[in-house]
Amino acid sequence: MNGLFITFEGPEGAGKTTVIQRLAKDFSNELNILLTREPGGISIAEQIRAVILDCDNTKMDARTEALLYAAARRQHLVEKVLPALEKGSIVLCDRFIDSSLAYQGYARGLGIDEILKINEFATQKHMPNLTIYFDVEPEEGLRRIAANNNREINRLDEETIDFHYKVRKGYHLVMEKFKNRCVLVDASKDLESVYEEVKAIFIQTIKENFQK
Ligand SMILES: Nc1ncnc2c1ncn2[C@@H]1O[C@H](COP(=O)(O)OP(=O)(O)OP(=O)(O)O)[C@@H](O)[C@H]1O
Ligand SMILES: Cc1cn([C@H]2C[C@H](O)[C@@H](COP(=O)(O)O)O2)c(=O)[nH]c1=O
Repeated sequence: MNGLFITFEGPEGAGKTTVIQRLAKDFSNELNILLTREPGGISIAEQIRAVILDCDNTKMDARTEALLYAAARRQHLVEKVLPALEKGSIVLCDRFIDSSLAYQGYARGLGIDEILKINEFATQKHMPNLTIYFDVEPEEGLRRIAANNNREINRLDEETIDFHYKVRKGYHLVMEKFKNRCVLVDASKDLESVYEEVKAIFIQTIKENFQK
C-alpha cells in the first residue's frame, strides 16, 4: 500500500469533522488527500448510515447495529479507501474501526474483543497507519452539537449521558490497546489550539512516511 490511512476518532461533538475539513483544505494543494467518513462515504454505506442513525429505529438490536456498521465499513473500504491508498493518496477518515470498539464493543456491552473479531472479518485486518483521538467530556461535546444548527441529531446522539460516558471510557481502553498507532489530543481546548496540535502530528507523520 503506497498511501497513508489516517483516522479521526472521538465522542460526539469533539471537533473531528471541523478539524479534518480544515486540514484537507490547507494541504490539498501540496498533497493528494481524500477526505471521507464512516458510516458513509459511498452510496451503499450512506444508505446503511441512514438505517442505523434514523431516530425512529429505536428497536434496533445491538448486534444488528454492530453488523450494519461493519457492513458499511467493508463496502467503504473496498470501494473507496483501498483504491485511494493503492494510488498513493492520504486518506483522512472521520471514524473507523475504533468507533465500533468504543460504541458497540464497550458502551453497548458487546465486548471490545468480540467487535474486533467481526471487524477483522470485514476489513481483512486493514488498520490505520495513524489514529488521532479527540478527547472531550461528553457534556461539552453534546453542548457543541446542540449549539450547531447545521448538525442533525441522530439516534446515537439521543442515547443517555451514561452511554456517552461509557463511549469515552471505551475509547480510553481502545487507545491503550492500540497505543502504537493512536495519539490522544485534548479536544476540550479552543479550536485553534486543537487544530495546531493535530496539524503538527499530521506534518510529522507525512515527514516520517514520505520524506525518508
Ligand atoms: N475545540 C472546539 N471548541 C469549541 N467548539 C468546537 C471545537 N471544535 C469543534 N467545535 C464546534 O463543535 C461543533 C461540533 O464539531 P464537529 O462537527 O467538528 O464535531 P465531530 O467530532 O465531528 O462531531 P460528531 O462526530 O458528533 O459529528 C461544531 O459546531 C464546531 O464548530
Ligand atoms: C463508525 C461508527 C459510528 N458510530 C456512531 C458514532 C456517531 O454517534 C454516529 C456517526 O455520526 P457522526 O456524526 O458521523 O459522527 O455513529 C458507531 O456507533 N459505531 C461505528 O462504528
